[in-house]
Amino acid sequence: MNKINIAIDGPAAAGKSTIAKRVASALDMVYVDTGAMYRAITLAYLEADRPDLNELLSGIHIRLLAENGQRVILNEKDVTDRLRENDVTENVSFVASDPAVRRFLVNLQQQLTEDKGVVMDGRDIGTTVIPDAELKVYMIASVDERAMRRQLDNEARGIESSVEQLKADIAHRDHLDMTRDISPLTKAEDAIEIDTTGQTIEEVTEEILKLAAEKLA
Ligand SMILES: Nc1ncnc2c1ncn2[C@@H]1O[C@H](COP(=O)(O)OP(=O)(O)O)[C@@H](O)[C@H]1O
Ligand SMILES: Nc1ccn([C@@H]2O[C@H](COP(=O)(O)OP(=O)(O)O)[C@@H](O)[C@H]2O)c(=O)n1
Repeated sequence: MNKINIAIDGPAAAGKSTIAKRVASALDMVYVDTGAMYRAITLAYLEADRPDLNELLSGIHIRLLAENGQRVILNEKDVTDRLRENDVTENVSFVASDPAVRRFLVNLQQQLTEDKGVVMDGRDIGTTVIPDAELKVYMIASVDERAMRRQLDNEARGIESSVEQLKADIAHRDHLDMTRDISPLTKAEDAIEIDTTGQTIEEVTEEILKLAAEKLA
């Protein structure tokens, strides 16, 4: 098989985007971070002072650029860095639980995967967006390690946080994502679970590249 799709799902800060980006680059595939798309709609929602989500969607145009991983263009403005700030993170699970928002983005995401050659990460990629993906990974890590990693991310980005607060926020967001009505975060039956706790980025990347090589053979 010369072209495959790879779906990577899992809870917050498990390492999905970091690994997906590296795998895509090593295999010359397209990397798509779907969390950033839900964050973009959340930013538009906050900037418009929490309007009706259905109405908001009719005025939203999202474009992804494959530059430095992925840049997100929301209505012709590059909002990539803004999407990681606390107000967006605090509201994204609410916005992502809305049926119209999910329909809108799943449709966009499925268009991106039609020609294969995509590494896509999120919460419902293996279960809903690409149920026929050739390789599905469900990535996890302990909540302590995830909070510590996110704290380092935030420090590098100049975003204020504390490890204790992050631990509580991450656990709360996971709970919302796992218990929502429409395509909740769950491991697809045919997904391979990888626990990245205590592993290096290189080790996890290698493991997935090996699994991909088997599918590409
Ligand atoms: N083994 C590992 N796998 C993936 N990421 C790791 C690993 N060890 C440390 N990290 C760090 O953890 C963070 C994971 O964040 P990210 O990739 O955004 O996760 P997610 O996309 O699951 O929210 C990054 O800062 C990354 O450098
Ligand atoms: N496929 C996806 C991706 C993200 N999301 C939502 O978007 C939020 C942000 O995703 P993200 O991947 O950017 O989050 P982090 O793990 O990077 O903090 C998640 O907490 C989910 O609520 C989703 O519902 N479905």
